[in-house]
Amino acid sequence: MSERVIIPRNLGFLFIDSHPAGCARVVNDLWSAVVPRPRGDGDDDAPVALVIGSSAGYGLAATVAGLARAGIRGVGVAFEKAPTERRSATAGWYRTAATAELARAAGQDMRFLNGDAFSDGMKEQVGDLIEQRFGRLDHLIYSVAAPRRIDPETGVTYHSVLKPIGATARTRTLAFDDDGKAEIREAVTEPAGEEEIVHTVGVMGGADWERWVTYLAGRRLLADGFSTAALSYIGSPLNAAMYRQGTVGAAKAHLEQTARTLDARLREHCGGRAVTSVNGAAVTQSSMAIPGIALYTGLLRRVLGDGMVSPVDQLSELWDQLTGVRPLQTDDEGRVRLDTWELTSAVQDVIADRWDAATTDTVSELADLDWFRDSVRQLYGFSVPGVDYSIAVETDIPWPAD
Ligand SMILES: NC(=O)c1ccc[n+]([C@@H]2O[C@H](COP(=O)([O-])OP(=O)(O)OC[C@H]3O[C@@H](n4cnc5c(N)ncnc54)[C@H](O)[C@@H]3O)[C@@H](O)[C@H]2O)c1
Repeated sequence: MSERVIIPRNLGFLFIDSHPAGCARVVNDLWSAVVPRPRGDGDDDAPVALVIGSSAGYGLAATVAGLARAGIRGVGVAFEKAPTERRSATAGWYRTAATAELARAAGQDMRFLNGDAFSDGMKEQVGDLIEQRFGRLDHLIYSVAAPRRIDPETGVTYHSVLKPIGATARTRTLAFDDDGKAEIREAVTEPAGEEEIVHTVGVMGGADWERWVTYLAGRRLLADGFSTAALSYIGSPLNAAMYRQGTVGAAKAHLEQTARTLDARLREHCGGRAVTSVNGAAVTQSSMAIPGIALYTGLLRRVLGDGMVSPVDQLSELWDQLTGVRPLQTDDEGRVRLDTWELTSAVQDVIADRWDAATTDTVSELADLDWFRDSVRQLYGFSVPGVDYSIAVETDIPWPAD
């Protein structure tokens, strides 16, 4: 037992500890926000899904929306740290425990594995679990965001970088001083070298997704009509230099190319499909590392308010398309577009004006900083409405077992 009051301590957007009760509440709230699909008589055979990156951001939204709306069972994979004597577990650990609890209460057989999805060992473990417990796989959602990947084939470690390609990028960024006051700064990022581009594609491109699908197909675990989606982002001209035109954009282009290759193979193999799902900007642990995204999302929220489509709502739509409630709708490049609400010219024109106009003095009017601050803190389970932070809580919560 290890009960204590948890005080939020942070370095910029990174928090040292996370709050178990706050993280659990976040997951409960996500689940409640999903509109369940009415189930008919023929729904006994629940779809079997694998979500890779299931503990945070879009992968968590995929897992919760999958459970609460599409009625999935299956496996979630994430890479999280256990609690220690001195530190809480990572937030994704607690969110996974809460997700497992909700799935259990709803009578859905959802297993969670903690470890490196890039390794062949994890692929074997998941393959065994699917084979023994579920017999087949209907859907795979790939939502990993990671700083490095060891290629199991070659042993090479790839490190991803967030850099522009071809020219130095200057971007406006949002930071908070020690008193929590917002400041607008400028970040200057030198362009990536060739090797850095190759490395970033090695981590965030489609190689591992393809390896998963190839491995599971090789074990004959893919059901007829199997479908898979990997998450992607296009974004706005305002963040293009650091994102879509940068190293991560090169990785996303590779991911989208991989989708086209996999799609052709799966159609042949099992009448299946592979797509990328392009989603809107969201405050997540990974997106906060991208220079300029904090300011961009704060402006987006002020302009759209509740019109900003939440990750669970986007993923509910994706599940509807993957499970055939609605036909799979792709753009000319084979991508499911769940980001259209972000990219209308009406929204982008206002954000562009505000982006240029924002100064340290005006940013709190132009951007929704309260929402932004709360969203960042909620990634770690803090500032969640309804949670009493003065109460000591158990931090030593086990990873969900069978
Ligand atoms: N955040 C956004 O604004 C946004 C928008 C559109 C698309 N996306 C895409 O969504 C995907 C997920 O990003 P996110 O922002 O939700 O990230 P996130 O940081 O919130 O979540 C990353 C997930 O990956 C898992 N993970 C990391 N390394 C792993 C490993 N080696 N093995 C197993 N699991 C691992 C983590 O445990 C976590 O569950 C990415 O492809 C990203 O480009 C994000």
